[in-house]
Amino acid sequence: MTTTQSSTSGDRPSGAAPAAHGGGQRRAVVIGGGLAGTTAALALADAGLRVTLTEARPRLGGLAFSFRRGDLSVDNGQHVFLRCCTAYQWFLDRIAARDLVTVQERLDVPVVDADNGRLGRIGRSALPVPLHLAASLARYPHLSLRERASVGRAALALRGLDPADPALDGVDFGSWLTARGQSGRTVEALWDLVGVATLNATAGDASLGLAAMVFKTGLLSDPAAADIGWASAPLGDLHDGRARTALDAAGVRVLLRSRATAITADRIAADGITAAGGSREVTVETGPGRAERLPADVVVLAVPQREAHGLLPEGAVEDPEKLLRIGTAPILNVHVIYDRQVLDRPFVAALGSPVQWVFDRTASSGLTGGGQYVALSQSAAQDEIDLPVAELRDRYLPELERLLPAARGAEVRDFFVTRERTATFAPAPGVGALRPGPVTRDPGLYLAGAWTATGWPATMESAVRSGLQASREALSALGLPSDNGVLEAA
Ligand SMILES: Cc1cc2nc3c(=O)[nH]c(=O)nc-3n(C[C@H](O)[C@H](O)[C@H](O)COP(=O)(O)OP(=O)(O)OC[C@H]3O[C@@H](n4cnc5c(N)ncnc54)[C@H](O)[C@@H]3O)c2cc1C
Repeated sequence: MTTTQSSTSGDRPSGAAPAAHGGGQRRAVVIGGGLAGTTAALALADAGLRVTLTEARPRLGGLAFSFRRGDLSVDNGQHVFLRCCTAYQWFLDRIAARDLVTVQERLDVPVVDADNGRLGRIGRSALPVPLHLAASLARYPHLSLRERASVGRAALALRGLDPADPALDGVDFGSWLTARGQSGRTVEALWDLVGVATLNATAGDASLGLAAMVFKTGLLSDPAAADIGWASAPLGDLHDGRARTALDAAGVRVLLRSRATAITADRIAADGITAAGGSREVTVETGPGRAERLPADVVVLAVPQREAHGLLPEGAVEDPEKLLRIGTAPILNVHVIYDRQVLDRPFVAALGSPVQWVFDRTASSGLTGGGQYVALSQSAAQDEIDLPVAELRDRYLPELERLLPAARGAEVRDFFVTRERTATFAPAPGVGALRPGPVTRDPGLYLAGAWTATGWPATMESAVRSGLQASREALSALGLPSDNGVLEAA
């Protein structure tokens, strides 16, 4: 292996950044070009550091990406966000990508019961919380009167919970709902309808702390909090294309196809921890037989938990094995191209069917010629993630015909699936105690990633928050302000 020594090459005018020990700009290396790493790289560059972002794959965006299939741009999975996802929306602004997303003016989720074809809606009015949901709940046809009343009582009880209370982390949401009088049908038709999509677990498999966080923030904080947003262009146009442009403009050196293989520190104290002021070096494989060693005052490790465990220098976190105890959960996406329009709204959620949520991806994928492209987003898909395509086709096409009458008799032009086996960390009871914060015992090394301790489930919001948290800690240790204000505002 050839090893070349190189330094970063940001193109800020000299003097724009604070001086490092021994003169010159402070150097940061961010490992991982998902939303967490991209956020950290931007925040550090904005504060005047010379930043190199190194990403193993040939593109940025991490788990929220697109690929080409013939003439189509396909997202690996439907990604939605809520209006309360303030950090992700800050990120969209920072990469100048607001024009590539759509946000509903008012929460409106159509819910079809496949068993009887009945359409209900979860929506909101302009009334203050919690009355904003009252009218929609009162009319929700998929629950009995008694069940609807019980939902109101459980929502009020949820409102009184503190999601950050460690005692909630060990309790499962399903048992809590049962103890609050929620029937199996109520859980299926309401709590899991929202919870499975946001937590990537059914109520029985989810930590009450995370569930309380999602429902309190999304449904019980502000009337507009749960308005739904989604990309109206391929995810890659946002998280790779626009992000690259923003990083270039900020002077960040981006290394793609460049896997970090080691982090070393030059001043290791007797207890194995890098002494303050010591510099670090990140070794990156930039191609077959080629590597670079990147010196850094600050390293942000923004890779999934298993990879982070493999890269963390010894002693950098107290109990690194905890990272390996954070489980993962899969998401399956089923993509169907019909020869005609079968869905007459941007999305629909389903009950009484294995189908969970169906999204219209026609315009964003670039499909032309009068057909329609729908994508089924199947969260907590442990039982299906490894099924053969033919089996999934036999399962889902008839279900779509049950749900969407216009699909009956329509020709299927293409059918394919995307499988993300480790789409998110599993939000299981107890996971909160395993998620580390951004600070390690090495004062120049920080952790980021949707799986770190942000209080949020594994979402784009959590990823961006983690990148902001890590960069804020790094800047504060250098005596520099971090002035984006997003974390404080939320
Ligand atoms: C199918 C699917 C659907 C989803 N739906 C939603 C949704 O609707 N709403 C929502 O908010 N969230 C959703 N998510 C979750 C969301 O995509 C993630 O939480 C978020 O993108 C994670 O970002 P991250 O930066 O923390 O991690 P990642 O995206 O995993 O980024 C880590 C990056 O590090 C790189 N890397 C790893 N090792 C190295 C190394 N040694 N050197 C250099 N680079 C390395 C990886 O290649 C990767 O690019 C979904 C995820 C999936 C998979």
